[in-house]
Amino acid sequence: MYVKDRLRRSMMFVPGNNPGMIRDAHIYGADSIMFDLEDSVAYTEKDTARFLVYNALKTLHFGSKETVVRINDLSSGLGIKDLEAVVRAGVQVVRLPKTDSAQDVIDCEREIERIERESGIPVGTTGMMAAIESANGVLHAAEIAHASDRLIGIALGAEDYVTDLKTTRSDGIELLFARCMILNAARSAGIAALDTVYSDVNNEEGFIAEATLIKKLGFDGKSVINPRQIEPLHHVFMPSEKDLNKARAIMDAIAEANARGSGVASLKGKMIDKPVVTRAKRLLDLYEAGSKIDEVEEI
Ligand SMILES: CC(C)(COP(=O)(O)OP(=O)(O)OC[C@H]1O[C@@H](n2cnc3c(N)ncnc32)[C@H](O)[C@@H]1OP(=O)(O)O)[C@@H](O)C(=O)NCCC(=O)NCCSC(=O)C[C@@](O)(CC(=O)O)C(=O)O
Ligand SMILES: [Mg+2]
Repeated sequence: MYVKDRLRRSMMFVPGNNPGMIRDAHIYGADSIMFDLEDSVAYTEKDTARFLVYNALKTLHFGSKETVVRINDLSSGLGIKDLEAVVRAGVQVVRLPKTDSAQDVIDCEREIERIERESGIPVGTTGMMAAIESANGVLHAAEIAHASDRLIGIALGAEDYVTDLKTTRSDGIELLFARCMILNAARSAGIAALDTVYSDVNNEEGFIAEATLIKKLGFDGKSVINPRQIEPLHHVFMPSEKDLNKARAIMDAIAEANARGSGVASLKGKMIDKPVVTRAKRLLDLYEAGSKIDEVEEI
């Protein structure tokens, strides 16, 4: 069963036709493991990958990790076979690639529901996420985000997106519009906003700069393609001691004000009202959730 709202700082792509990577994927500490049946798998390897991922889901134990499978799109002729395998194997979340419209999500959900019924799995067990990877998809981001109750989030697929825009990836300016559209669409639907991969795994500085930018924009997390990207990403998402202390002081100040019958407090001359408290609480909640998971990883 999927969880709608959980920590998804890092979602690691794992090529579905690589048994070694599949076997070890859960040990690196990513919040979600995203087995790939789509673009990291050559056409001749598609059946092998589906078979391996099916067996991995059935037989391996992933602990607290979320399991996600990126299927091939339904129009490819492979997507339905992928769904048949991974829904029956009990994947938590299906990632639909190259989502251009709400109809793509609705079509995928219909197939998931059929498979759940046919295999005796309670309807609604399988979650979905939609990756937006084209100009058309970005323009339909809000409809996509609202297309199904099963959606846990929407994500950007930047490599395909910049190709569609007839540009290349540079300092991130080329992705700003798509990121803002996706973020706003996700928030309007109350679901997660998830950023794309950073392809140069040896450029840690560039990766951290991108992770810092997407966190500032408001994203919940990011796809990664290599275990070396997980720790720096979690570090970016970890609030500083200063931010934590400030959030705690805000919570104390508002509790004191509430006790006096006031909804507004003052902290070092700054007004503390509802939105400030909501942000402070979110920061503390995310810190707690992240610390719990990372602590378990370290044991
Ligand atoms: C990048 C590289 C070749 C580097 O190789 P390297 O050899 O330099 O790796 P090393 O660091 O030396 O590996 C050290 C140890 O980690 C193990 N290890 C490495 N990676 C692992 C991993 N992912 N999972 C588990 N294990 C892993 C490895 O097996 C080794 O284990 P061991 O031998 O035991 O020591 C490799 O990582 C890799 O193949 N990554 C996955 C690529 C992938 O999935 N692409 C598709 C998704 S993107 C896309 O489709 C675009 C998109 O759609 C995206 C969107 O939608 O956002 C869009 O449009 O933008
Ligand atoms: Mg792609």
